[in-house]
Amino acid sequence: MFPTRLDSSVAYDIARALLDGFNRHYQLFRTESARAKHRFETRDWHGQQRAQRERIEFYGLRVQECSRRLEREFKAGEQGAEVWQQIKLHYIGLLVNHHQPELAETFFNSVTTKILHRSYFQNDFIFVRPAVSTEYIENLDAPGARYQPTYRCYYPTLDDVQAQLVRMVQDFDLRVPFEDLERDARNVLAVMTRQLGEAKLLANFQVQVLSSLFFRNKGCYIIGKLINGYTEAGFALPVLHSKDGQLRIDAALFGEDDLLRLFSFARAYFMVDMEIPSAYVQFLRSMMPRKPRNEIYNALGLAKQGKTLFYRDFLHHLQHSSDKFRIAAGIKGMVMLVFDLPSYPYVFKVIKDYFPHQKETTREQVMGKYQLVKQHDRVGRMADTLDYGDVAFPRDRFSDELIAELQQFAPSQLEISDRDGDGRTEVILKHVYIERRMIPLNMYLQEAFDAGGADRSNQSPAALRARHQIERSVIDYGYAIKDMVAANIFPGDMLWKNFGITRNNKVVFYDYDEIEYLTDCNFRKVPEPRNEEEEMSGEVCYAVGPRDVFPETFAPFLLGNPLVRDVFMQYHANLLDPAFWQTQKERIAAGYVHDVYPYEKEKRFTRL
Ligand SMILES: Nc1ncnc2c1ncn2[C@@H]1O[C@H](COP(=O)(O)OP(=O)(O)OP(=O)(O)O)[C@@H](O)[C@H]1O
Repeated sequence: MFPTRLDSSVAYDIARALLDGFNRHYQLFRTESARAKHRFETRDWHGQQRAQRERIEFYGLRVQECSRRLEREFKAGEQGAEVWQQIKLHYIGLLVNHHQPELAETFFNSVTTKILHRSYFQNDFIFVRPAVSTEYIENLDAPGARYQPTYRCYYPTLDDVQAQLVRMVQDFDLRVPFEDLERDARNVLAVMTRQLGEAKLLANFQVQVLSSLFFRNKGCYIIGKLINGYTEAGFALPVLHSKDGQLRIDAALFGEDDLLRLFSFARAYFMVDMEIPSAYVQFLRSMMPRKPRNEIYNALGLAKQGKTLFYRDFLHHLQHSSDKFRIAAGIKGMVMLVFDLPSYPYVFKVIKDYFPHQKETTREQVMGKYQLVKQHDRVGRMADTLDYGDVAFPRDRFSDELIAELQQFAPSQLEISDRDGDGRTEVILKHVYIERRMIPLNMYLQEAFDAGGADRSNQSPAALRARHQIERSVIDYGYAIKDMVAANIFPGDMLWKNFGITRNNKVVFYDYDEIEYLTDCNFRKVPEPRNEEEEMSGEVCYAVGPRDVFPETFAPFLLGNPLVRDVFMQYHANLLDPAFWQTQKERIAAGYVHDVYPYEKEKRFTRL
């Protein structure tokens, strides 16, 4: 019921306290993100990684802090529905000129759902969809603050593009000198000229760049777009430290594919100092129109907003589709029960209630591994997951086979009821991970085998294409493992079925229950059999510690197919050598922070 009068004496104070709670959160989040520049300038790589990890926890801490304050000062949980209606209206009023209204609404939802009982809050008190617009917010009115537009514009002419590029980079005021900025600008210009092709420079020719730099690991990125007539091309310029401690632009990445790779769900979140995050999202979305907004918020470190938007998109999709959830294609997991909705590009994973004996793990340990991946640098090789508690799906959208599977393997996670009393039965899952759907690598390879790809005598175009598919994915599979290794991750279970192929044909890992830090593993050679009996037995006749890994034993599980074996051995034979793993482990233990290039090595200027 809409209140016609705001007559509660406490409602405004509660709304104000809620907004204070959010403002404090965003200020801390922003300060931590802004410090990334200094960490980059001073090459504090460990600090950067620590900050990336710790920032993820900020949100939950602030929600807890704020809900405690509301309980303590206002007994918020005991306030009636009419008061909560008024709190929400006051809150909306307070957001009218706010610069992060969408995030503040999400914060409101997080705090109120914590305070109020689920059946009580229902949809009346939370923001099911945004109430305050994020369009055209400008940073004009911060008293005393330096006006910082979301993006800056440069208008080069035919004669001064290079000079304008130099000025554009200098405007970021990085406190470390460039090795040779003129040279870098020339390199960028060469790529830009190729990008423009034969096109004439038109009246509106301009370069727009986001005012804040994007930081992640050892890299810093200038993000912008080139506009000429009706054509727009997004670009990213990675800036790195060179060996002698000066800066250089390492590449010029143009076009949606390169940007999608940079902003991939399989990478850590960026640190960006943003006053108006929705304007950043809008700008980035114009460069990558196919990327869902939730993933852009995630990439900017605003994961809770990403989660909210994902859920809204998902509910919208459910309203506008009619297909049924089903058990996901591929080999079923021993730990995870995985299902999907064919029309929707994500999978849903539920931890099973019990595991076969070879999986010596628990629900808590599995959740711990997923959390580890969330906080770790995912180096483009590990899919990000969103986890949700108490998710309700319409029962009539589930296949009976899937319901039977859930009842058999995850009964503790399942409730089938009409919880909200609206006459519709729901499937309510206590805890679900959601991640991007990929093609499981075993299926991808099988498809290529079926097309004759592994038969070298078959020269038909279809077989040649399939052969290329096999070669490319086996090579990238090895590089995926090596990238994870460089980031201190031992995947544990390296079978093909635990990797997927993305839209960009990249191999990405998604099975985290056996993941370990490389530095915690012990890489060993298989001991020689001590006598003939041991040699003939085919059994493991040596003591194996819990963290012992024998890389030589990977081959029989992976390399049954002769073509796969040949390609793998040509590129990645060292993955079967304990010395390779041991050396990597020692490097990491000695404090080395690996370089991650979220773009093809061929694009690097140093290779030109
Ligand atoms: N992101 C994804 N995209 C597509 N299919 C997926 C995805 N994640 C999982 N699957 C499918 O579900 C299966 C089981 O998933 P997953 O490997 O995560 O479970 P698990 O129980 O940990 O497996 P294992 O038994 O190897 O430990 C995979 O083999 C694959 O077929």
